[in-house]
Amino acid sequence: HDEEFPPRILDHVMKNAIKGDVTNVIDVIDKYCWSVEIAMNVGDVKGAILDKSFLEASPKNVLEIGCYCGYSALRMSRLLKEDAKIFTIEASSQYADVAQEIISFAGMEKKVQILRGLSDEVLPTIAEKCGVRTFDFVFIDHAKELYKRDLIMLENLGLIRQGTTIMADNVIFPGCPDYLEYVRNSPKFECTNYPSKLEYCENREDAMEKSIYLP
Ligand SMILES: O=C(NCCO)c1cc(-c2ccc(F)cc2)cc(O)c1O
Ligand SMILES: [Mg+2]
Repeated sequence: HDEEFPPRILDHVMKNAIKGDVTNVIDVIDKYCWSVEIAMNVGDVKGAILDKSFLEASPKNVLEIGCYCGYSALRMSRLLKEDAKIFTIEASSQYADVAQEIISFAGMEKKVQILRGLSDEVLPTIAEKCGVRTFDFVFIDHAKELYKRDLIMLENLGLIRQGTTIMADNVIFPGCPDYLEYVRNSPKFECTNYPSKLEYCENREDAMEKSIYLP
């Protein structure tokens, strides 16, 4: 991926979006990615699917694995209820730096906390560090080969509870076949697939997978 995208999108947002207006920041990012250069944000089309599941869950404690430039954290933050919070794990310090700037520019720094590090290093201590027992909503959008490992980790650490909603991006492209096989064959998850398109593309298939945890 183009390592120079994050600083360019940050610069574009600072120059073209309205400070403190989270909806405008989201729109400015989407317009840039449709017109100037594609980036690996969940995007507006799959973002609307995320929004709908997020509102249905109406979560208090939200976990995101894979923050990138903060786009999906912003989408969820604008739908958060009073005293709800988003914790988002990001392994790349370059991405985390840009995400922090964009989230702060949008005025959401109190609702979104970026946890820097590898997911398997952050997850074991996240409950005590963040004062959370279990998460009500989880959005998985990081390295596709780590989705299954990290879901199993969430289960083993008791970080998800009866009814937790887990949304996974890119289950078609780039794809996470072992994750899909795991959740769809497990009696502990009720799965729903949402066919869509790869972000900012009209002719490449992708999908989101919703899995409700029912241990
Ligand atoms: O790697 C991804 N995320 C983790 C790092 O932030 C990612 C990649 C792609 C993608 C890949 C290759 C291509 F050709 C087009 C898109 C898309 C996504 O939605 C993603 O989340
Ligand atoms: Mg993605």
